[in-house]
Amino acid sequence: MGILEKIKEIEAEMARTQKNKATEYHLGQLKAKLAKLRTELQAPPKDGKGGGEGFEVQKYGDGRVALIGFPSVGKSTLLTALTGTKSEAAAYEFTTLTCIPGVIHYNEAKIQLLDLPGIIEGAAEGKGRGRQVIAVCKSADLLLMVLDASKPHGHREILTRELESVGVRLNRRPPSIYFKKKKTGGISFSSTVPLTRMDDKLCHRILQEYKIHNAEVLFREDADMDDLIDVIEGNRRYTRCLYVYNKIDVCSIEEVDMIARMPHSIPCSAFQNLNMGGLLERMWDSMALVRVYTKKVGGKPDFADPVVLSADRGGTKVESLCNQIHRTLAADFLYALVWGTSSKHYPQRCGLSHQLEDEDVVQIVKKKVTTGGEEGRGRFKTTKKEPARIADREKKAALKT
Ligand SMILES: Nc1nc2c(ncn2[C@@H]2O[C@H](COP(=O)(O)OP(=O)(O)OP(=O)(O)O)[C@@H](O)[C@H]2O)c(=O)[nH]1
Ligand SMILES: [K+]
Ligand SMILES: [Mg+2]
Repeated sequence: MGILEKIKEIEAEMARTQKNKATEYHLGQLKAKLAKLRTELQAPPKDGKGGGEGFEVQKYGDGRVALIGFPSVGKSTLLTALTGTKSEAAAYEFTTLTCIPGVIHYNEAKIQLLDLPGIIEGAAEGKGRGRQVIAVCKSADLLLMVLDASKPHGHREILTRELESVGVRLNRRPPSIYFKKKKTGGISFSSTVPLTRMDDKLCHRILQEYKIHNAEVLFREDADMDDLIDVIEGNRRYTRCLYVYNKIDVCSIEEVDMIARMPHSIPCSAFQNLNMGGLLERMWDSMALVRVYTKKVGGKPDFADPVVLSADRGGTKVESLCNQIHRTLAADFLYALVWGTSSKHYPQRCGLSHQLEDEDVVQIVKKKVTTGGEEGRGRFKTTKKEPARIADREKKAALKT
């Protein structure tokens, strides 16, 4: 029996099984079996080919956003509207056959936007170009799920299920469960909060399915068996997603109003250029990028060319900033002077672990290098402390923009 048949069989058994306290343990075991098979299904094909022909697009810019949706919802029209890069759009389905990259310039940052072929129900199992599309989605920092506002809203659930089945979790945080495999000692199961959907026996049953006999499991929230399986599998991708309801030009004002009130949802029309600004603003907020303006001693902050940090990619600490500028900068780091919302006073002298915030101005002071020669090159110089007078000027400059 192939993996797909096995999956179908387990799904059928789960559908037959009544959900109650008595069947809970069996259900847990079935869910674990299903999760294992799905992971197996996603393993790269053994023939050595990645199967991602034309889909490997080089990462570019400060973040990556992917357009996912059914055929002909307007993904390509949207790419063209937002980036100016032309992606073929037409009234027939599957116009787009590969991954087309474009770049959005917004708030001095560069965001890569990827247009993708339409996907259909069953994409996760390899229908159409589903697998390649999903692989690209997994590499994105933000998904824009494009939906046709004039069509039934059930499409959103179908696509969410497809993504769920390949381990993509939309707008969710990883479960707060500590899990560590051990060599001996059996299974230790505990929790810091009362649990309503998990108990010792269910946890054992699921771990048994994974042939894990020694482990420490600590629930820090009232999580359920799906959460535990996600933590054991360890390959889940937690991605932010915005639901972009396109083609509102053919909807009633009441429908548009309803969409605008739903969480993570934006009504727009790529074709009529309606609410493109609103969409960009929401994208920007969702990505939570942190722009840091660096400045040299006595110089003005470089407001035109921020270093863009992301909590999802590399973090937003002073250390992340150093790493992004140069790989050896953190090692030469003495302290940083920070002006902005993250600092208590202007400037605040900070260490590598200080969390930066959007639009902070930072000056990095390096350790004195005694060997000489390379000093004073690049973005920063080795110096004495900044006089308060200059600091004050910079504070004003930093707050103005
Ligand atoms: N009325 C209306 N039509 C739109 C809008 N956006 C796109 N369209 C039309 O919808 C059709 C499909 O647009 P595409 O951009 O090709 O859609 P797609 O999602 O890229 O389609 P595939 O690549 O085939 O999956 C085209 O005829 C577009 O002109 C919109 O906002 N309003
Ligand atoms: K199309
Ligand atoms: Mg297209």
